[in-house]
Amino acid sequence: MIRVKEKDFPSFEASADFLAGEIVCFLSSCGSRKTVQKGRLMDFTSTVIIPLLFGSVGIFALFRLLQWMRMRAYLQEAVVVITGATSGLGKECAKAFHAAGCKLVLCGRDSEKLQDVVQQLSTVTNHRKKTHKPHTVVFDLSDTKTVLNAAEEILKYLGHVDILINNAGISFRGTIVDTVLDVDKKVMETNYFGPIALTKALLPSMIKRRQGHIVAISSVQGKISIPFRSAYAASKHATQAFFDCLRAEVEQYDIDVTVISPGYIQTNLSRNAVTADGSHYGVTDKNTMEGQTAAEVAQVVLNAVGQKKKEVLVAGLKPSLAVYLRNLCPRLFFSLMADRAKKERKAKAS
Ligand SMILES: NC(=O)C1=CN([C@@H]2O[C@H](COP(=O)(O)OP(=O)(O)OC[C@H]3O[C@@H](n4cnc5c(N)ncnc54)[C@H](OP(=O)(O)O)[C@@H]3O)[C@@H](O)[C@H]2O)C=CC1
Ligand SMILES: CCCCCCCCCCCCCCCC(=O)OCC(=O)COP(=O)(O)O
Repeated sequence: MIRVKEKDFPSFEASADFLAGEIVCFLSSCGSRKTVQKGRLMDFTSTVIIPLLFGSVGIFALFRLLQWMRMRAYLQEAVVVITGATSGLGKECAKAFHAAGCKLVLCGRDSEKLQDVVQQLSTVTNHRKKTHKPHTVVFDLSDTKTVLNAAEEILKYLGHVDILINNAGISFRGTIVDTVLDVDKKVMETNYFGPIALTKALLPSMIKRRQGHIVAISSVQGKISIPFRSAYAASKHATQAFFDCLRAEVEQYDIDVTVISPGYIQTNLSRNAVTADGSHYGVTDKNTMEGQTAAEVAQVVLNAVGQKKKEVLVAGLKPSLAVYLRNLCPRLFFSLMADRAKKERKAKAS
């Protein structure tokens, strides 16, 4: 029989003391390990992370500065043709590119309105930049012959074009069933055939110089189609397609192509829109009034050109989401557009 003596077992107090000692020992070793780790982390932060962070910010700032300087150099003295320069986005582009030191050729249908813009630009003084008095060329984009003559005139007087901004355009309001074909043609002539005729007329000289930049002011409606805008949306989809093809074809000649797709802008576009029978709509829509300012969008155009961007969508959340929805979930998009058509019809009827 094995006899267990009482002293073989430590007393409760002794065990507790021992345990407490072990815990203190463990905690203090943990504490000192933590202190060491903390020290190492601080060393790592001060010797690696902070210099890396400052270095990256510095490199980024330098990169942006170089980009900005390159953009300024690119725009200074550049010959820039802007169509639709009498109003809205075109007029604001004229102000932005004039301030950047470009030699402008302002185009429009109305000579007096063009002279007004020239007059307004002449009152802008920029002490840090040499600015130039713009030239003006009067022609109607829906008349191909006048477009070709205008291109000839521009090349004759200025020798070459560095940047062509195809901005002019008209919009449309109406149901497809009621719209006479001449109205569809008028919108296509102004928004599509006119700009591509001008582009084609100036392109050979750009190819010869292996230098040039062509900008198309399209629209969100070049990517999505909304009810009662058939002719307009079709003309902008055609614009998007044409200039995407052009971009691919002229890259080998170092010619850049930028497509800008704005959402609503506070301009006269809605007021000047044509309707199903060809008459003027004459109303500034709520969406237009609540849009971006033309000056804001003109700055986006200037930066996009300066940075030689290939395309820019400049729109609010809803139109931007609508573009993604159209591509990712077309059935839902189509059903939303059908609802929109019903609602608009109802609102018009009441
Ligand atoms: N406003 C908006 O919500 C949006 C506009 N856009 C696009 O922006 C561009 C500029 O339009 P915006 O400034 O808004 O509208 P505006 O109506 O204010 O300006 C249109 C310009 O186009 C010119 N134009 C119209 N028809 C012709 C023609 N047949 N030949 C020559 N020039 C012509 C007008 O000149 P004239 O003085 O002779 O009439 C005017 O200078 C358009 O391409 C438009 O589709 C894109 C998205 C949204
Ligand atoms: C998951 C949530 C998705 C939410 C998507 C909602 C879709 C709502 C539809 C929005 C339609 C936006 C249309 C924008 C049109 C536009 O910006 O056009 C610009 C123009 O060219 C204006 O010309 P207009 O003559 O039409 O004034």
